[in-house]
Amino acid sequence: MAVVSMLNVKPSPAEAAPPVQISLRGVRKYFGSSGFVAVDGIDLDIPQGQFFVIVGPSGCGKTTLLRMLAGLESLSEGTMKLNRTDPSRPENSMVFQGDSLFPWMTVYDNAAYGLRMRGVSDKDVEESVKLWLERIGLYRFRDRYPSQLSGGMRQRVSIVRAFANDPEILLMDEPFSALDEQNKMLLHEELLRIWEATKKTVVFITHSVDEAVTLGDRIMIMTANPGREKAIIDVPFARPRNVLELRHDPAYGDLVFHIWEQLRDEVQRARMNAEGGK
Ligand SMILES: Nc1ncnc2c1ncn2[C@@H]1O[C@H](COP(=O)(O)OP(=O)(O)OP(=O)(O)O)[C@@H](O)[C@H]1O
Repeated sequence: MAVVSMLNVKPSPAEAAPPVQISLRGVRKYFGSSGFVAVDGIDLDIPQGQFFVIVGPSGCGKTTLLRMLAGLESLSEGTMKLNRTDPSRPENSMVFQGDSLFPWMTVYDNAAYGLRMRGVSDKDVEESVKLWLERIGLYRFRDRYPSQLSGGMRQRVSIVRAFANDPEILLMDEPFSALDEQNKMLLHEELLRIWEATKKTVVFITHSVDEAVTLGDRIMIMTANPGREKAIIDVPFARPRNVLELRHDPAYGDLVFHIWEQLRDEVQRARMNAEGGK
């Protein structure tokens, strides 16, 4: 399929049915007394159940945007609406880059943490944590401590913790960036598999165009600072996805190339900003 026709794929009205879960209008973020603009006027609707990926150069405001979605950072301007479908569930859970597990807790206790914090009964905690640890192949490691696990296993526990908490929205900030290529690929497969089982709304940040195309339904490319929307791209590949087969598809390479072409200018601009000062 030619890249141009591929990128112009429009969802049919039936496919466009899911309600909007996250709606941003004119979202801006300034920092400090100088009013440094980190995020500049983002308008965005993310439907319920969509795997939405944000790619952009270093310092373009990706994490700031995610932190605003998580309620960890206020908006300087604009509006953000998160449409809840089930107020009994947590609004969001975050998975961060690198280690975010409690080192003094076992795998099981780390995975159970969110559920226990919101007062879920021991029986339901046990049921959920067991299910999720089994799904990701870590149940037999439930009594180990993070220091007794590899980096890839620790990230899998972080993912289990987020899914077990059953949030409406999953916010993921470069969760695999510290991992080697082989582990990354396995984690992509595992994340796709467990995401398919829940179809949660995900906002996922990455520097990697490959990762964005492998995982995402829709990708927002951001400009170098100040962070604005440069393009939004629909990823046309069917689900469930097989990571290896997908990467063999020539259309995959075409799409990666198309996105990288747009991103390259921004990465260069970010580099010039960093080298020359702003
Ligand atoms: N609390 C803060 N105070 C001042 N400036 C900040 C603060 N948080 C972020 N910034 C600045 O805002 C800009 C965007 O930062 P942010 O971390 O959101 O970028 P990013 O795209 O996630 O970067 P990276 O990809 O390198 O993680 C950067 O220039 C950063 O230095």
